[in-house]
Parts: sequence; structure tokens; C-alpha cells
Amino acid sequence: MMSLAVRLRRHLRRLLLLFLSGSLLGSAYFLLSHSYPSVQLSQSGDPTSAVASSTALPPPYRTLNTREKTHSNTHQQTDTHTNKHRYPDTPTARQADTPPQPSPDPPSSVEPVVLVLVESQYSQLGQDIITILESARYPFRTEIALGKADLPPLTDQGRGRYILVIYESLLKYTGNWNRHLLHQYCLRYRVGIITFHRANQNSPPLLKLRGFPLLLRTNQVLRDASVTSHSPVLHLTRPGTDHGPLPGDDWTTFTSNHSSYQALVQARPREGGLAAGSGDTTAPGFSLGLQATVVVDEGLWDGVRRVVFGHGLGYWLHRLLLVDAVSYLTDRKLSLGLERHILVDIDDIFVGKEGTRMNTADVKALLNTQYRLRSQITNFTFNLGFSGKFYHTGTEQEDDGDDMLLQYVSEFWWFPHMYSHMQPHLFHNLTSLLDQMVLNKDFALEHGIPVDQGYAVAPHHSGVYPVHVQLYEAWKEAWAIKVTSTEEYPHLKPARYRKGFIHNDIMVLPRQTCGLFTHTILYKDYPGGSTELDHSIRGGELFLTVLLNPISVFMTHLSNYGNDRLGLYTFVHLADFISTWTHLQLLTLPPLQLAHRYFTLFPEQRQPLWQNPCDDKRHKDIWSKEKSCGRLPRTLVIGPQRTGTTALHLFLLMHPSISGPRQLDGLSPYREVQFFNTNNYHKGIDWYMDFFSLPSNVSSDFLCEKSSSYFSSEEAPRRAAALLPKAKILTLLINPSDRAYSWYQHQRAVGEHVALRFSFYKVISAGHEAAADLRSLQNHCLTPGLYSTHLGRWLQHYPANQLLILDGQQLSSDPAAVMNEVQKFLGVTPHFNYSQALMFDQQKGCWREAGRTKCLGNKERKYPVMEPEARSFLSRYYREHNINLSQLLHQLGKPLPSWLREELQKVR
Ligand SMILES: Nc1ncnc2c1ncn2[C@@H]1O[C@H](COP(=O)(O)OS(=O)(=O)O)[C@@H](OP(=O)(O)O)[C@H]1O
Repeated sequence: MMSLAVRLRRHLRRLLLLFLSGSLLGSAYFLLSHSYPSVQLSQSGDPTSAVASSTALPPPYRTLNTREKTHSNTHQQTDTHTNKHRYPDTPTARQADTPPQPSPDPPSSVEPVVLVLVESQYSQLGQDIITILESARYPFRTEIALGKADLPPLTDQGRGRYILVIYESLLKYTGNWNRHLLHQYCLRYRVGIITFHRANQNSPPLLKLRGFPLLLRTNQVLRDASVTSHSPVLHLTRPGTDHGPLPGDDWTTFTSNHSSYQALVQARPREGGLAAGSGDTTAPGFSLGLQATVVVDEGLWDGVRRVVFGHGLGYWLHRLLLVDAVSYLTDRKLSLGLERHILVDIDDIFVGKEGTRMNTADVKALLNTQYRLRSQITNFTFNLGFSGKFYHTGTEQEDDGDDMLLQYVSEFWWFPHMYSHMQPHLFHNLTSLLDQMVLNKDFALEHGIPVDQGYAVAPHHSGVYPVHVQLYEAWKEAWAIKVTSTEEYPHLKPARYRKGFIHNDIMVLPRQTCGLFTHTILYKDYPGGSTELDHSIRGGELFLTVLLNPISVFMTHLSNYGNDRLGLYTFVHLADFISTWTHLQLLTLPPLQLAHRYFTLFPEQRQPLWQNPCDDKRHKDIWSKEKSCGRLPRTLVIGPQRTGTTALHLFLLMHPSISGPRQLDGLSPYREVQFFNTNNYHKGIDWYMDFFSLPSNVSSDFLCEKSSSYFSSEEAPRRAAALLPKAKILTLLINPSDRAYSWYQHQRAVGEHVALRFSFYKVISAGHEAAADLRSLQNHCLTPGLYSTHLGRWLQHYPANQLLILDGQQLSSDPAAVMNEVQKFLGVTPHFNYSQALMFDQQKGCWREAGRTKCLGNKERKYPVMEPEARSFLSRYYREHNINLSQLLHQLGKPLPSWLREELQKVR
């Protein structure tokens, strides 16, 4: 028998559907019938996708109560009260009796993207929100909440664009005249809202939000924040009380008489800080004498779930709760889970000046702490990195400490450093690197140190990133290394952007900072004062690092474990704080297992993205002096294929200041390096640079590389822009139909069977069911011609002024004019006179260097003209793309080539 609860739920669902369809239709009708020019509906006609920016918009669609009507005329966003009798509003009958419910079965069609509506680009709170989202790797989009009626489009063809909305300003949110559209969206897609109220000196002491059963008291001075137990928001957070004053004297607290609102955090007024009206805290969900600083609206009021903070994210507990609020309001879709892996490396074992090393008491403390930490961090084991050369080079007590470490060798994990702690990038010669490693390995074998852990670290990150290929080779050969770690990829800062990658089968894990460095040995001398370290542990940077990273590898040094034993202090207190305040399950895994886990969690990080080592001073400092960024090209000819790119490249190379790749590995001028678009990329930048000789003058001479399939490659623009952000990009366009035909004819000329078997028309018009080889040829014929798509991708990564689009037809008829344009664009000197240097060979039908006989570029092929049937098929096929291309060229302020004008005329 159907239970009452089930029947009630169904009834509510039906009511919700009725409400939704009614209000959505009503809104759509209203917006459409008033046809405000600034309100655009998406193709789906969904009113929640409206972009509303007009200041003349009507008040919200839903029935207003009397007070709201009065205020809506003046567009006043909040009511300021001192009169207790007017607080709080009684909900209208409809709201009280049948509150709309969020969809119980959320539609799957919502993008997992958070919409963040910030006050301005630079607002502190906005940046704090973004920092947390970025650190947690949650996709988000930021919009500036400008006008009172602004709302970005929320849907795209029936699909919800956002899984959660974070409004930096509660007043901007509640004061938005289109918030009913936002709420409809939230109801339909079960989307929640997080918002903050930051009071300032001008804030009235009491604020009643229009349309919400919520009263705000501002500028409160509070202490002893306690997280209430049993809140549905709590996931990572453990309830408890943070004793002591809350930072600042501008806290906002909330009271509500509606059961939808529950206190999540409550605090006591500090003496002298009690605000008027505090006696109202008898309302449901609020405790007597305590002020609610964070409240949860469970959606019983108007169907929308919210979490409202009465301060920014400067307070550590709010940062933790924000992570939980995101998880709660997205039904755990944006959630980091409870497991956190921590690996603590202790580097420089045996290295270090006398007086900064561990004695036997320190080693005992290390062992004891390791056992103690195992009760909070499963399997916790310190990972010791050693340089054998410095064994027994401390004081007598420190040498005893060395021996004690070796006595307990099996209690720890071990990894090799360089024998003499040398930086690997200084060794250009693989053999000398290997010699150093073998010395350390011999030391390890002699002292019973395990040599099979597969993990190694290089001093000062040297050679790990930027990659020193010799280091990777030597590691593999000497130690069979499979894992390393660095803080340098892609850059040291900001730390939250650090990633891993895999190169030459060695997994590189990102390393996090714990605030301890070789020189940090005394608590009292901690940079910025010892409280800095405590802040970092107690909810600050170090705590957040563990909170927001499923895997944290920390690097500490021997010197942090002698003297004050700051390393032990740090991790013991960190583990205590985490156990007190969170449900996180901490564990340690050996590096190899950890690395496998990391790349299972983040498979997209496996492939590296190489940057230019000279663009980061730290990278340059740990890059071999024998390598030079001068050996990276400054110009790329990207294609597409069959548009005259070989001729263009050879014309460029005629210029006295321009040179191309050396003819390595039998690379003829007609062969291409194809670095950015193929697996060659994984050979690393050393491989790429080996193609180029250092130009005589790095600043005025140009290295140029041409690979004509870069143009349509998905990967090439992103990779090229990461390594060569300042490069000038040259592309040649001809009619895409002719390009397709030229490719087909080229395939026939080189004896490609499928091209010989099928007519051009058969190739281009082949259906999905066609054989794979035919489809592949079709793809090569057609896809590069989707010019606007490919150009759009390059323009996502390069500014328009670094891209020159040339007319291939003109390169054929008047190359000197084109080359003059190119010279100007590149800023290359001296001016080279191509009119004199180039001659057209009538007999061969090609351009050649004056005085020489060889054709420059692929010779014009003699092949039959394209069948009219194929031409009109292709004109139709490319029609949309050609229109898009013309719009793109128009936006870029570039003239339309004649072939494009002709194609556009056909459209008409
Ligand atoms: N100066 C000049 N300007 C413009 N076009 C020229 C020039 N010289 C040769 N060609 C024609 O370019 C076609 C070959 O293009 P690519 O060199 O880009 O081919 S490839 O991608 O490197 O295979 C090839 O086209 P088809 O004639 O269709 O085969 C050549 O004729």
C-alpha cells in the first residue's frame, strides 16, 4: 500500500510541476509580450536563459504582497527596520501552504559549473571564493554582478548551465529585480545559492530582506563560533566550538521565524558588542543567547536551498564550511570525498651544516612521532632522501644520529638524492650524472638502505622541470625511478595551479608547500612570526592544502627535525587540527602507489604542457646553460595543407635573417618537424630545439618552423602558445573546395589506393557507412577547410595581432606583395626585395630564385578541373563555415580574399 508520505510527495511534485509550468510560461509570456529589447531569450525560449540588462524591466512576475509592491515602485532592495512589529513578514498564504519544492529528481542536464557573481574583478571576497573553487578544481564561471537586473543566460538549449550559484553580495542577490527568474531556474534544475553579507560602517544595524523571512543584524562583535551538529550541510566539517574572539567587528547575524532557516554556525556576542534586538533569537532553529553567523535555508520557504554567511572568507571556518556548502547544495556532485593522502619527505638526510642536523634524541623523537601520527594518518611513514657523500660529517652527536637512522633503516621509506647533492641540470653529460647516482646507490647498498622504492627527488627541483632529459635517462638506468615530485610545474606560484605530468615513463607528482624550508629551524624565528606557522596549521594555508588536495606531497628537510623539531611540531598539530575539525581520513601511501592513485584521479594531467623555460626566472635558473631559448622558433607557418605552405616557407628562408629547422634525421625541406600535433611533443622541448641552430643574433634573427597540419590540430594551438607565447603565426587560405581537391590529387599522385579507387565526388560525398579508409580520406579532404573553426581555436590561444592570414591565391600570383606583408608583420630586417629575388618559370609553372633552376614549393600539378557536381557539393558543404569566416575576418579587420567573396555570392 502506498504510504502517506509517498502520496504526499507525489502530490507536492504535481503541485510543483503546475507551479513551474505556470510561472515559466507566465514569465516567458510577460517577457515576450513586453518585448524589451535588452531581454534575449535563448533558442529554447526558456525564460531562465534571459539576459536582462535593461534598467526599465518590470518588477518580478510573481504576486507581490502589499509591502513589496510599495517598495518595488522605488526599486528599494532592502527594508531598513528599527520597528520590531514589522519584522518578520508573514509569508503569503501561497508561500506558507504550498511552498514550491526543489526538483526531487534533478535533471541530469546541468553542467557541473559554478556561477560566481562577484562585486568586481578585484573584490577580496570574490577572489577568496575563486581561490577555493580553483584549489578544489571545481569548474566555475565568474560574472560581475553589475546592474540591478543583470542575470547571465542560465540555460543553453534546455540544459542548465550552472549547478550552483554563488553571489558574493547578499544584497545584490536579493535586490536583483530578476531574482524570480533565477529562482525558477534554481527550482527547475535543483540549484542552490550561496551568498554572503559583509557589513560596513554604513550598514544599518537591522536589515529586513524583502521577500525573505530573514532579519540581519550587522556589525556585531562576536566570540566562540560553534558549528551546530546535525546540519545537513556538514560533510567534511565536524561540529565543535572555536573558542576565542572572531576576527573583526563587522559580523552579520541572522534570525528567522521560518523553519526553513537553521543556524549552521552560532557565536556569542562579545562584551559590549551586543546589538539591539538580540532577544529575537528564540525563533525556531536558533539558540537562545547565541547569534547565527551562518544559516542554511533548506528550501522549505520558496523551494530554493541556500547557505548564507554573515562574514567573508577571512575566517578559516567559513572556508571549510564553504567547501561543505558547495557539496551540500550540489548534492555532493562537487565534492572532494573524505580521503586525503599525505606523504612527508625529509630531504637532505646526512646533508647539512654541523649544528643543524639530527642527534640521537631527535631520531628517537622522529620515530616516536611517526608511531603517534599513525593513529591519525593510516600507515604514516616518513620518506627520507639521502646524499651518501655527507654521511658522518656532523658533530659527534650528529654522527651518532646518522647511525641511529641507519639502525632503524627499515622503519622509514628512503629515496635517493644526488650523492653530492649536486644539481643535475649542471651535468650535460649523461655519464657523469650516472656516476653520481651509482655512488649513492653503492652507499645505499653498503648501509642496507632499500634501493627499490622507485622514487627520487632532485636538489632544487633541478632537471625535473624544466625537463633535463639526461636526468630522466640516468634515473631510469641507475635506479629504475618511476616517480618524482616538484613544485615547479607549471610554475611555483600560485600553488593551487600545480599539477603533475608523465615524461619518459616517470610520473612527476606536484609537491605542496608546508611552510618549512632548509633555513626554518627555530619556532621563534619563523618568517613573519611563529603565529604565522600556527595560523597556517590552524585553518590557514597548510590546512587548506590538505583540505583541497586529495594527495599532498610535502617536502621538509633534515634541519627541520633537529633543534626545535619544527617538522614534528607542524605535522602533529596539523593532524590534531584536522582530526578535531574534520571527518577527513588521512593516509600515507608509498610514492609509487601514490603516483598511480594521483594519475587515476587526474588522468588529464598525464600529458605535459611544456612552457618556455625563459619565461620563468626560477625555471631558467635550473635549466642547463647549454640550452638556449634562442633555439625556439619565433615564427610558425601552420598550414593548412595544400595551400602553398611549402612555397611560403621557402620564400621565408630566402630572407637573410630567417632560418628554419636543420635537416636532421634526413629531414628534407619538404618534410616537417610536426612537434605540436603529434607524439613528437612527448619527446620534450630538447628534441624540438635540436632542429634549430642558435641564430647569430637571437634578438633580430628569426627561426621559423612550418608544419602544415598544425592548422587543424586540436592540440597544437594550446601547446604552441604555452611554449611560444610570443610567436608570430602565419596561415594561408585558399578556397577550401580547391584545397580539398588538391589534397585528393596529391594522394593520387603519391599512389594512395583509396584515392585511385574512388572519384573525388565519391570521396567527399561518402556516407557514414563507408569504409574506414574512404572516410579517412574524406576527413583529410574536408576537415582542414573548416577555416573559421580552426582559426577560432588558434585565436583562443594567441592574440589576433600575432596571427597573419594570407591569401594563397595571391601568393601564387604575386608572391613579392605577400612577402612584403609578411616582412612587415614579422618586423624582420633588412628589407628583402622579393620582386628581384623571385622569378616565375613559365615552363615549369612555378616560382624560383633568380639565377637558380629549382622550383620553390610544390610544383603546380596538372590535373583535370573539378567536376561541377563536386564543386557545388563543396560550396554547399562549406557555406556556413565560409559565412563564419567572413564574419571572423570582418571582426579582425581583414579584407576578404576574392575566392571568399565569390563563394559568398553563391550563397545569395
Ligand atoms: N607560390 C605558390 N603560392 C601558392 N601556392 C603554391 C605556390 N607554389 C606552389 N603552390 C601550390 O601549393 C600546393 C601545395 O601546397 P603545400 O605546399 O601547402 O602542400 S603541403 O601541405 O606541404 O603538402 C600545390 O597545389 P596543387 O597544384 O593543387 O598541387 C602547389 O601548386
